[in-house]
Amino acid sequence: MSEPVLKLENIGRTFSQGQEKVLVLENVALELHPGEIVALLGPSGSGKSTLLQLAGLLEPPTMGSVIIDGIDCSKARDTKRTEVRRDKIGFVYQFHHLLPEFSAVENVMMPNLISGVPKSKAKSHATELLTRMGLEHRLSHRPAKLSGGEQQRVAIARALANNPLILLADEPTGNLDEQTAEMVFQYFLDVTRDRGVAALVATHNTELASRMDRIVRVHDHSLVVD
Ligand SMILES: Nc1ncnc2c1ncn2[C@@H]1O[C@H](COP(=O)(O)OP(=O)(O)OP(=O)(O)O)[C@@H](O)[C@H]1O
Repeated sequence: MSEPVLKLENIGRTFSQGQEKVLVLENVALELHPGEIVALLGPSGSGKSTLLQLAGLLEPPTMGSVIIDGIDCSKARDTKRTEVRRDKIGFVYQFHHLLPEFSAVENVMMPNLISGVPKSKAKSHATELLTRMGLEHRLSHRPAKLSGGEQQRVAIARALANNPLILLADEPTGNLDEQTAEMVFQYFLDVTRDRGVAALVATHNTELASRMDRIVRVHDHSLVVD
């Protein structure tokens, strides 16, 4: 079997609340292989978002190791963690977080421009991604002129701009009505499968979860496999 693109080795996270320590995650182990799409389920407050933040190197675990594409990021310097995050990980959230003063294509170009890709190349790449998301007629629209489903599809295209190995998605369709959520989720599945990107998707929607390759659940601070 291929090497995992993401490996969580017994990671845990506690938060300090005044004098108290609040345990959220403990001994979480997970391997995500190239192209694998995994649903992350668990009740509200169980730690799904916290787990995605640890996996995405947005905060360090209080124990254990996060290994991305063979690199042990727990022991890496901040600059290395930032580089791994930029080059290997894409994020999609429940709310799109697009930059309001920029058009759809400019939003999707942004990660490439920050990485030093020439403007013309970034533009053609962003156009290709938005076209793949069914948005070729919305390239120059600003976020406020797009529907909720279109905004989320732009956010997915932006998350793919740097050709990540891993997509981390936190309730990517949680803010959409059922029909729009279905359409956006199908785009999400198709584009991640096309590109062989591995994805870990936190969701409360068991129907969407059942269409992913497998399901893991946060239970009692740890992960159980369905
Ligand atoms: N920075 C923080 N400081 C203190 N506690 C925190 C912090 N971040 C998260 N928590 C706590 O960690 C627990 C897990 O939160 P998290 O947002 O990861 O849950 P979740 O499963 O994503 O919930 P939901 O499905 O409602 O989004 C919660 O009890 C939350 O209050």
